[in-house]
Amino acid sequence: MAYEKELDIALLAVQRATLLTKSVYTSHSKGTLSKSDSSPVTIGDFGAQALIISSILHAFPNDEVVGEEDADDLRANPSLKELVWELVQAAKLDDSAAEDKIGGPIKSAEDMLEAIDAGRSDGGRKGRIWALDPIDGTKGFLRGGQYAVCLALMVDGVPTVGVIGCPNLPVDDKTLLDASVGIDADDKEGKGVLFGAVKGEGSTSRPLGPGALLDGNKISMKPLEDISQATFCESVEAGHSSHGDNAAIASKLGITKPSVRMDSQAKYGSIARGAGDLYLRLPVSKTYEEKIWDHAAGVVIVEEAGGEVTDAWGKPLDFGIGRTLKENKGVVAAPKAVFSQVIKVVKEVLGAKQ
Ligand SMILES: Nc1ncnc2c1ncn2[C@@H]1O[C@H](COP(=O)(O)O)[C@@H](OP(=O)(O)O)[C@H]1O
Ligand SMILES: [Mg+2]
Repeated sequence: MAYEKELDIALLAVQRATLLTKSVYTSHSKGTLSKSDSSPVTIGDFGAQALIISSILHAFPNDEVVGEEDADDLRANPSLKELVWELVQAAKLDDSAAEDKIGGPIKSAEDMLEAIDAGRSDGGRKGRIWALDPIDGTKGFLRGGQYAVCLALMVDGVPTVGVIGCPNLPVDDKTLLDASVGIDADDKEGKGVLFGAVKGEGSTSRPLGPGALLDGNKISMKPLEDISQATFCESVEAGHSSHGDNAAIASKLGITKPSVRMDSQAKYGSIARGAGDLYLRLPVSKTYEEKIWDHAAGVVIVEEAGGEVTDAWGKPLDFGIGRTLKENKGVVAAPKAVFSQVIKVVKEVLGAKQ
């Protein structure tokens, strides 16, 4: 299989980092730093970024990484650095052979800072570049809802390997989405899933617990005979995706089921396994540029499960121009068979606002 080693390393790295984020949630009052409200950051973001980048660079020392965070805050604040360092040292996989595959523990606090800062790549069209969101859906993480640890390898600007760890999604691929999935993460029974995909090789899911390298279950989008029966997902945050436009699109498609709101790329994973059908992310701000780490992994997983993903105007997402998708506005993901039907209506709704 192509990119087998990349997928294995990404699965283990994301698994280990997701365990760290769970420990932050339960034992550190969620670890929030008082940064801006629109883009909160937690100690879990730094710890997860350090672990994942050190895993990637251990296995593939010549690759680049575009990571959401940098270590400036930790360098400026020694007690914060110490807190993250304790977390990072405590995060271990049960399986020592698996731990060795991703380079074992990080050796020192300075190495941890360097790993975090190795995520400063500007991205680009050439070569192997990983896109990393250590905690995607930070607001979901803080409210006890959905969040995800997301990692993708882009080859010459094309997302090629994608892995998403979703500690609060049901393990079972057959559990259909309902409105509670975005908010009810208190009951951790039967939750935690790790999605993976390689371009041309299909998408899989497996429990987030031990055994990340098991083959996984093949997942695919649900065949939708009648678009009016679709379940569509959108952000919880109305500032990230226009709930009004999304509702207008759903109504024009004849959809009567209420949307399922959840944070993070758990939306991509959920539609890829057929738990829901569509993901609508209609832009709110005219100037906001979507970040590559918020989409790269989800795009491979949905495409390989039989879906199509473009921006809201039907333009292919261009991951090769830097850290953002600056040539695109919004995101629409749907099963291939109904994609043109959906995008036509999205364009009508957007066009009416011009
Ligand atoms: N105005 C905006 N429009 C669209 N996305 C935004 C936004 N402001 C922040 N975001 C991004 O939305 C992501 C969460 O997406 P969702 O709403 O699907 O959960 C955030 O990721 P982080 O939580 O990693 O910061 C952030 O990068
Ligand atoms: Mg994000």
